[in-house]
Amino acid sequence: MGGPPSLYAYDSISDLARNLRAFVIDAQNQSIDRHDVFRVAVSGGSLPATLAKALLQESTGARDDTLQFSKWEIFFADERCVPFDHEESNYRLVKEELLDKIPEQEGKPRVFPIDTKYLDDVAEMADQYEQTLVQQFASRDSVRIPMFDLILLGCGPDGHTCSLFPGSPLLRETDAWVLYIEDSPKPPPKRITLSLPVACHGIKIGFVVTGGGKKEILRQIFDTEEGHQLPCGLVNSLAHERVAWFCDTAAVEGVQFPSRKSPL
Ligand SMILES: O=C1O[C@H](COP(=O)(O)O)[C@@H](O)[C@H](O)[C@H]1O
Repeated sequence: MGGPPSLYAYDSISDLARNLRAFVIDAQNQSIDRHDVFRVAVSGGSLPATLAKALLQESTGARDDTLQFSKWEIFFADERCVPFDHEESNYRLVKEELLDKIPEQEGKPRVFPIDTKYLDDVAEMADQYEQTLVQQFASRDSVRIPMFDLILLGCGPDGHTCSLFPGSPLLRETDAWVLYIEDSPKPPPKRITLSLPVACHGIKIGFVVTGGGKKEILRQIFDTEEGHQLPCGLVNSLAHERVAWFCDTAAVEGVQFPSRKSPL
């Protein structure tokens, strides 16, 4: 039995971004101290824009406010099976919102996109990305399952995270690290996603959720038994206190589960 996840709620997106920045830099510094690299899995959707607000702020110069992007390895929690320049591409979002805007002096991360050149063969796309993870994690650490230093997730209005949707048989996968779906309820239909065990296997896991459109699903996830079975609820149940939710007050309106303003 682990402890409960943390739910943080802020009055403004800029407050949220400041606290998210502190959370990410703390995870970065601990990882670099531990193994000289910071392996992060990022999601698409609304997350890249908020993450960019957090990471592209001017640094105070203190160690606990300094990004070392040259030590970062960025992986993708999921991808929509579209070309990289398509408006639905999660890679495009992360690139345009964040990667292209990182100042030269902060260094360049190594980026491992989910290769969309096999657009007609999603099984091959999933296999290729699993091989990428095997090369980057298993060959170095002989691991059974990759352990990210930080996994940054979003929460859809139906409670999905990555491309793991409510009631999907993919939620029962315990073996493969990377899965594909060809009939996603949210377009585009073809997607690649980390499996639930991999999406829960982060030293830290941060959800970023904003806007009143998410308040009903957050209430279900935190306050109801059925919500605990939704993909986001399952991450809470499997990863316990390693999970922190960064929300604005609009998204947690009506949620009974206690929210705080820490860690800052
Ligand atoms: O389709 C997706 O949706 C989720 C949630 O997106 P949001 O826009 O509601 O934040 C996202 O986390 C995932 O990466 C994406 O492929």
